[in-house]
Amino acid sequence: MTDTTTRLLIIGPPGAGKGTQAAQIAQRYGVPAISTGDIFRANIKGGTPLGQQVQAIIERGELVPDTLTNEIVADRLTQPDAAPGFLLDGYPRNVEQVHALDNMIEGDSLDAVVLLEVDTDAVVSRLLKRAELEGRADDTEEVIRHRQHIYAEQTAPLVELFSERGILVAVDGLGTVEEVAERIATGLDSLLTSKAGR
Ligand SMILES: Nc1ncnc2c1ncn2[C@@H]1O[C@H](COP(=O)(O)OP(=O)(O)O)[C@@H](O)[C@H]1O
Ligand SMILES: [Mg+2]
Repeated sequence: MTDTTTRLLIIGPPGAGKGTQAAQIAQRYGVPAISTGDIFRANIKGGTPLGQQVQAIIERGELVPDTLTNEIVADRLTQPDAAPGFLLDGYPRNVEQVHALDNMIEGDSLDAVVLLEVDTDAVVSRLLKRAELEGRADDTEEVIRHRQHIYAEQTAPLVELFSERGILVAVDGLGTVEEVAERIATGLDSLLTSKAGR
């Protein structure tokens, strides 16, 4: 039987607009958008044991330990709404997490990866604006710079790995939400169609 699931990931530096685009992609492909950052923030807000465990780490802009993050994702992916597939946002974020995801899933763990490319200086001002609107504790300039540093060191290397797997769709993240969404849809459709033909 052919695999009819759609497993997607959106990746890119902090402030690239992943969350905004994730919602649109998820709707288009009929899969849930799963954001580890959103899961952690909801737990912090709700004062759960997990929230208490990760709050200080997130406020410093550090990564939550892999074992904990992997467990959260593995659990989330067994929920019934993820049966047709998923769009991950914020996970995997390093090589260790890629291996963990590969082990969670039978067959190809990801069908396509959208890389949202933006200029990091441009996104700092975006994030500072968001901080005024949403008041995220990790959106101070110092923490933003630290998160970008971690992205460059730990997450950016994944791009080559996904490119080697032939599943990377690189998209210019500059423009209106609609313009970027259109580019993503075009790129994803063509990759997924060419894969389906194989
Ligand atoms: N996969 C992950 N591994 C470890 N920590 C994570 C992961 N996803 C989110 N976090 C924690 O949550 C914070 C916010 O994540 P996220 O909302 O994805 O940020 P952004 O979208 O701004 O890049 C991260 O800085 C990190 O502390
Ligand atoms: Mg986000």
